[in-house]
Amino acid sequence: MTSTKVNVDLVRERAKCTFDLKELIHFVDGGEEITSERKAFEETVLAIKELKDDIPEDYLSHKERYEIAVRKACILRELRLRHDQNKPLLPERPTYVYNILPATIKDISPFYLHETMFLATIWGLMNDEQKAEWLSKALDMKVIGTYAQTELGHGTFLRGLETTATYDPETEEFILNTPTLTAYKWWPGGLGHTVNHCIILAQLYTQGKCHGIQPFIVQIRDLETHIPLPGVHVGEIGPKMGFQTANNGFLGFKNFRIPRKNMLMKNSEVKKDGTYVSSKSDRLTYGTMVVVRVNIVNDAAMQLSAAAIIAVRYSAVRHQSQLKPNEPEPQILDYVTQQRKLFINIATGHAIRIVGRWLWKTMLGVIQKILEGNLDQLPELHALSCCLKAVCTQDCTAGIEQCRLACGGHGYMNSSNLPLLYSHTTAAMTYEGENTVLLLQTARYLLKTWTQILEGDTKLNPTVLYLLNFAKPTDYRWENTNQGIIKGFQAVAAGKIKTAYDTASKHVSAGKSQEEAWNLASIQLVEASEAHCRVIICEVFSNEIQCASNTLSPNLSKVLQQLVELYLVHWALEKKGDILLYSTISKDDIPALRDRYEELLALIRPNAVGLVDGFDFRDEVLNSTLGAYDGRVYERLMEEALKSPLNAEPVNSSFHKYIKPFMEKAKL
Ligand SMILES: CCCCCCCCCCCCCCCCCC(=O)SCCNC(=O)CCNC(=O)[C@H](O)C(C)(C)COP(=O)(O)OP(=O)(O)OC[C@H]1O[C@@H](n2cnc3c(N)ncnc32)[C@H](O)[C@@H]1OP(=O)(O)O
Ligand SMILES: Cc1cc2nc3c(=O)[nH]c(=O)nc-3n(C[C@H](O)[C@H](O)[C@H](O)COP(=O)(O)OP(=O)(O)OC[C@H]3O[C@@H](n4cnc5c(N)ncnc54)[C@H](O)[C@@H]3O)c2cc1C
Repeated sequence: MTSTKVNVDLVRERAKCTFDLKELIHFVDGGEEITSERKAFEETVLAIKELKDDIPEDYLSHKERYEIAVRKACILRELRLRHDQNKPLLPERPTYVYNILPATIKDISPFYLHETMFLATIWGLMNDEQKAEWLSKALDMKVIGTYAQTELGHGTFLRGLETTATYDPETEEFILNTPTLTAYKWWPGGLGHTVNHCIILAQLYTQGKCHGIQPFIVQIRDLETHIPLPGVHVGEIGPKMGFQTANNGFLGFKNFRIPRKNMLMKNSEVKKDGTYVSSKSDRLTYGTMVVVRVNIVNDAAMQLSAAAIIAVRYSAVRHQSQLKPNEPEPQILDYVTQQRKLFINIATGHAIRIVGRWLWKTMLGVIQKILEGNLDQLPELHALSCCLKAVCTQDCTAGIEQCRLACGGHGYMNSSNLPLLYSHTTAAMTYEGENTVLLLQTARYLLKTWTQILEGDTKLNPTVLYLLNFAKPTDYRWENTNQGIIKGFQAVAAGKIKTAYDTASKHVSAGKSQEEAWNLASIQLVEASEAHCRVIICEVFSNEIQCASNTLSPNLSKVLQQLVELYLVHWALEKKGDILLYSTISKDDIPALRDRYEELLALIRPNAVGLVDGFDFRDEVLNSTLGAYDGRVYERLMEEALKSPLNAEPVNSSFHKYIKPFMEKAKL
C-alpha cells in the first residue's frame, strides 16, 4: 500500500473521509483483538508460496483446477487445525477463516463440506459414544467426509428421498441400496473424488416398517488406495455455473452393508433386535441444515461487501462522459444514478453482516436450550433462519449483479472477480434449501402465529410479537423517521400475513383442501414471508447500530446512522406500493422520502471510498483488477489480458489451419 503508487482519485477520496478508518475496521470485525487475529492469520496464509498461482485458473483444465484446489486445501486445513486448536466447533461468532479462500483456492474448497456439514453433523447428531469414535478422526482428517442428502430426483422434499437403509438383525447391519436412478445421491461437495466417508440420509426400514429419513456415517472409499469399496458407485457430476473446484459428486449403493452403530443415534435409535426408538422430535434430524443456513447469511454479507469494494473503488477511478460542458470527465461515482446503484450495497453489506451475527448468537442460545432438552424455541429459529437465508442471499445476489453492471464492460471480465462472486451467491439461493421453499416454511410459521392471535393468544415469540399491534385497528400514524418506517414495514408484514391467511381461508371455505388452498395462496405467502423478514433486518440493523453508537465515536456513529437510514428509506421507496396499501402513509409523504433518499446519497458520497476500505479486504482476497487498493485498474486489466495463453504467440495455428484456407476459398 505505498501511497505514491495509489491512483490520485483514490488518494483524494481517502483524504475526504470523515471518520477513523481503523475504528470502522474494528467495528466490522467485532473488536480490535479480532482484527489483529484475522490479520495475523491472513499474513500467515498469504506468506505461503505454495498457495500462490502463476497462471489464472480460467486457463486451466477442469482436472488441473481440481488437483490444485486439493493441494491448497490440504495446506489450508493444516493451518486451520493449528489456528483453531482449543477453539469450540461452534465459535461465539462466525469464523473469518473462510474469507481467505478467495485469495488461495479462489473457487470453493473440495474440503468445504467436510469442514462444515460433515463435522457439524457428527457434533450435532451423534451420541457421546459415536462422537468419541468419530469426531477427533474427522477433525484430524483421518477420515474425510461430506453431507450426502440430495438425490437426483429430490432435493427439497426430504420425505421423498429414495435411498434405503434396511436393518438386518442377523448381522446387526444396515443394508444400503439405491433402488432407482433418481435415488442416486447428487450434488454433495467433495463427494466426487475427495472424500472417503459420507453422512448419508436414507429411509430407515426395520422390522418391516419405514421410519423416515435418518443419518448414517458410511465409508465409501478404501483409506489406503482411495478405491471405491465394492457396492459403491461414485463420481463427479461435471462443470457448473460456478463451484468448479467443489468436486460435487454422485453416489449409488448396491447391497452395501454398514454396522448398526453407524446410524447417528443421538436422537433416534435402532436396538440390536431391530426395535426402533423414536426421537423427541424428528425435526432434530434437520439440525445441521439450520446451522448452515445461519452461516450462509454471514457468507452472503462477505460476498456482497467484496463486490461493493470493487465497484466503489472502480467508480472512483473511472471517468466517463461530461456533467458540465467544457469540464473534465467526472468520476462515475459522481453520477447520482451510480450512487443509487452502489451505496445501498454498502449499507446492505453492513445490515446483513449485523443480522447474521445476531442470528448466530440467537442460534447458539437455542442450541444450548436444546442440549438441556428444551425444544420450545426451535420453530422460531427455523422460521428465522429460513427467511433470512432466502432474503439475504436474494438481496446479495441482486446487489452483486448491480455492482457488476455499475462497472460497465469491465465488470463482465472474470478478472474483475464479480462473475465468480455472483456464481457463489446465486448458488446459495438454491443450496441448503431453495429460497421459495424456505420462504414458504417461514410462512407456515407466520400463519400459525396469525391463527394464535385470532384465537386471542397473546403469548407470542419475540420476533413476531409486533403482529399483535396490527391485529386490530390501531391509531398508529406514519412518520418519515427510522422508527416510523420500521413500523410501516411491520404494518406491511401484518397486512400481507392477514391477506394470505384470508385468501387461504377463502379457498378452504370454497371447498378446497388445506393443501390446495396453501398452493393457491402461495404467492401471497411468499410475499408475506419476505415482508416479515424485511422487518427483522430493518429492526436488528437499526437497533444494533443504535446500541453500538453508545461506544463509537460521534463521527463514525453518524456515518453508520446514515447507512441505516439509507437502507430504510431505500426499501420504503422500493416497497412504496405495499406501504401505501397497508400502512397509514399518504401519497403526499412519498416526495419527502425521495428527497431524503437523495440527500443521504449526497451525505454518504464523501465517505464512499472510506466506507468500503472499512470492510478491510486485502487485495489478494478481492482478487480483482477493478477493486485493488491502489486503483491501478487499467494497468491490471492489461497485465491480466497479457496472461492469456493466446497472447503467447503472435499468430495462432488456427489461422493457418482454418482461417487462411477459408479466406482463400472465399476468394474463388
Ligand atoms: C469474499 C467473501 C468470502 C466468503 C467465503 C464464503 C465461502 C462460501 C462457501 C460456500 C460453500 C457452500 C457449500 C454448499 C453447502 C450446500 C449443502 C446443501 O445444500 S445440503 C442439502 C440441503 N437441503 C435442504 O436444505 C433441503 C430443503 N428441504 C427441507 O429442509 C425440508 O424438506 C422442508 C423443510 C422443505 C420440508 O420438510 P418436511 O419434512 O416435508 O416438513 P414440513 O414442511 O411438512 O414441515 C413439518 C414441520 O417441520 C418443521 N421443520 C422443517 N424443517 C425444520 C428444521 N430444519 N428445523 C425445525 N423444524 C423444521 C416445519 O416448520 C413444520 O413444523 P409444523 O408446522 O408442523 O410445526
Ligand atoms: C452448488 C450446490 C451445492 C450443493 N451441495 C450439496 C451438498 O453438499 N449436499 C447435498 O445434499 N445437497 C447439495 N446441494 C443440493 C441442494 O441442496 C438442492 O439443490 C436444493 O436443496 C434444492 O433442491 P432441488 O435441486 O431438488 O430443487 P427443486 O426442489 O427441484 O426446485 C425446483 C423448483 O421447484 C420449486 N419447488 C419445489 N418444491 C416446492 C414446493 N413445495 N412449493 C413450491 N415450489 C416448490 C422450487 O421453488 C424451484 O423453483 C447443492 C446444490 C448446489 C446448487
